[in-house]
Amino acid sequence: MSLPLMFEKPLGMIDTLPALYERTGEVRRDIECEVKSWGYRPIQTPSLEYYDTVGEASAILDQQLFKLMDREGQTLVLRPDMTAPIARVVSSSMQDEPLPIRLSYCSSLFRAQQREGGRRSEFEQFGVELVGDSTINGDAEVIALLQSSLRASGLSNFRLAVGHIGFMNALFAEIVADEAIANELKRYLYEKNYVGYRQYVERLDLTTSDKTRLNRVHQLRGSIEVLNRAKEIAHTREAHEAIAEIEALWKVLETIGVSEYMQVDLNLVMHIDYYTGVVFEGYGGSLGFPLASGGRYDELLGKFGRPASATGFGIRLDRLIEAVNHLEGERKANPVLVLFCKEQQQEAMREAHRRRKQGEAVVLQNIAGIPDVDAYIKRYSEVVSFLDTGSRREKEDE
Ligand SMILES: N[C@@H](Cc1c[nH]c[nH+]1)C(=O)O
Repeated sequence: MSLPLMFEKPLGMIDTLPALYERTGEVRRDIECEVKSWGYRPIQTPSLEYYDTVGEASAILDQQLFKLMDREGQTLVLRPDMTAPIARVVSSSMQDEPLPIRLSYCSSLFRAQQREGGRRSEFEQFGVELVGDSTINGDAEVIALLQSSLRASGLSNFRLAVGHIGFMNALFAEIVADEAIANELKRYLYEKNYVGYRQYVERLDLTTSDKTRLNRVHQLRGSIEVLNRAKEIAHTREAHEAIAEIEALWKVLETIGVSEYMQVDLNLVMHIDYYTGVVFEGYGGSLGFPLASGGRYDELLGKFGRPASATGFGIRLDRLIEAVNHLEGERKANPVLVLFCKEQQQEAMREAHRRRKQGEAVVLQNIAGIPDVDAYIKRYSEVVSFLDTGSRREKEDE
């Protein structure tokens, strides 16, 4: 049944009803608290940015941008990402702060969807950026922080996959040496369309052994041992440097005790193309798509005039909540209902106040304002009534 026009919303826009809104707030606060304890300071930036600066730097497909025009005729975009706005701030208002700088955010992002299919065009992302630390400990820190943030949100069943943009780039440059073809191969990997990838490889004008090497990238997923296979497939210095970085990262993750949730995935290709090094994705529960992703982007800050290495992650709160709820069901009890008639308003207010002070959520409602009492009270965990009419009380007092 199609809805009348007045109830329709633009593609990918959704309403958040009270239960989900409340749950999102709880998860957001749990993660905020965790991230703050690691020394990350929260920051907010505007929803609108210039297309020519932040819009471009966000490195997202042009057709995914929501564009509009300001009064001077400048093209603006609704921010599709927070990493580029933060690079702008670190290079301008915070330019005198010494590096490394640790920042966090929780913001709505906007990415236009081309077709129906339940994909959101606006979603809330919680993220961190560690700017100015080029060491492998920087990569390890954000991965460890992603893990502890997911755990703080109540998600216990998750896995993180780590790859390296430099490895795939080096492998494709070595074998196909054609940027358009390399981009097409990356697109298949990004979409996780492995059948399409194989069919595309089959059609390429390459030797059988090179086709086999391209197809073997699917074997580069699993425990740290897959790095040995990767060394056999790719032969250039760049590829081997990328592998060495993952090995070094793994050692640090083992030392700090967070490697148990990790997996290597050298097929990882991101849809944002500012990444330059270690990249990762987080999966949780039975969700078929990543709920978090991030990685190193050492060239982005330079575009804003303050060259610096950087790494960070973003968690999609909507997906995280889906994963947590799947696993743990509804946690939160409904509020208590304190019902009153006008003669007992005072007593009811006192009871509501007392319970609220103890941390309970209480709805205080005059029974005369409810059209269907039986239907209404079903939503509450407990109903406390103050419905003695004055006449009855007078009788009792006699
Ligand atoms: N901005 C990235 C996540 C990220 C933060 N820092 C690095 N990467 C995204 O929206 O997917």
